[in-house]
Amino acid sequence: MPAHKSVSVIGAGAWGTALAEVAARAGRKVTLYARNAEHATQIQATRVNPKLAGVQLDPGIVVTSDIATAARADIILAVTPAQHLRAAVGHIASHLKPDTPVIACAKGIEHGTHKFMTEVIAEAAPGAVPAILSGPSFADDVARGLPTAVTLAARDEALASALVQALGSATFRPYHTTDVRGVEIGGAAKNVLAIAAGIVVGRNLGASALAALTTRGFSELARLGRACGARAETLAGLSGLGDLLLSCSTAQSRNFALGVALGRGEAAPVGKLAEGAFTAPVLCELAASRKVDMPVSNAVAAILSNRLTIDAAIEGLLTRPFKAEG
Ligand SMILES: NC(=O)C1=CN([C@@H]2O[C@H](COP(=O)(O)OP(=O)(O)OC[C@H]3O[C@@H](n4cnc5c(N)ncnc54)[C@H](OP(=O)(O)O)[C@@H]3O)[C@@H](O)[C@H]2O)C=CC1
Ligand SMILES: O=C(CO)COP(=O)(O)O
Repeated sequence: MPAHKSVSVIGAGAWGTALAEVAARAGRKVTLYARNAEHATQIQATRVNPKLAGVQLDPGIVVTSDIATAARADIILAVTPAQHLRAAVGHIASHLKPDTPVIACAKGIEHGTHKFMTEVIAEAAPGAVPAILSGPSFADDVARGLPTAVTLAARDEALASALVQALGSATFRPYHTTDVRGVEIGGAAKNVLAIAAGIVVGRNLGASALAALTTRGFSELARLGRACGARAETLAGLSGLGDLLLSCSTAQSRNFALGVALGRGEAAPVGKLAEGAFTAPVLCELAASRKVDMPVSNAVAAILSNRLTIDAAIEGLLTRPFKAEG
């Protein structure tokens, strides 16, 4: 396994900036790529990214808008919104060294193609080795050095383990696995379910309803996971159940906050990326194509596309036929 001395982060948003800090803390030489040259110059000079206010960048992190410079790293972290991943990875692909690990840190499924994040990387950068990092971790918590644990998956176990060694530290603990599909399904589905959880809270349906929604949400996440070949222990691990619990429990989650606003009949928060809103329709299409029942996710997709009112969606879920738990 080659030494992983340097890391480049593609996408200078909240999560990309937090992960640049993670890599710097782990002792890597870090480059943070911002596609906008003015933003790159500003962050490089001020050491603060307005997308992650209050966090002072590690002095060793170099911020650039030069893609060829960013590509000269031993590990690439791809940290754009899921629907932008193909363009971002395609942009860097021709500059990469052969077999460079490209770790997807976005949570979602591509519109139109129904492709998962590592599949998008494999197509956009055929010479790279795709991997995925996902789990319960808010950018702000991670950047502040609060303790966090996530899952990092690559098909080759030795590579997954080496990537964990390269990025892990006392406060950021990745666990490795080869169950790539399990990790990417958990991260994508939990955002949709977090919107539903937020709606429950915004509508004042009570703590019991929130626990029921979260549990039944996990049930459908796991059903889809199993249908796509994911392992049960991954679905019940950090990137599945762990992230679902986090995102369904606090308005620190942008997806949950969107749900709360919808539940209260208020406008969606402005300028906050809620991936679940983009993932909902494609998750439901994927589930339908696999004949997997996902009633909560279907309700979220229908509410977001104005096909169903919130009250009608709640009534529809509560009047489904009684059945065995599973
Ligand atoms: N924030 C969090 O706590 C966590 C987020 N994630 C996931 O990480 C992903 C990104 O989220 P987050 O960082 O919060 O989002 P932000 O909205 O904070 O930032 C997204 C960044 O991606 C950049 N970007 C978009 N397209 C491209 C491109 N083609 N090339 C390079 N850069 C691009 C944007 O650049 P520009 O400013 O120029 O538009 C922006 O800086 C999402 O999938 C999210 O679910 C995962 C775990 C935690
Ligand atoms: O993925 C996250 C936490 O694990 C971030 O959640 P939000 O995107 O909902 O803020």
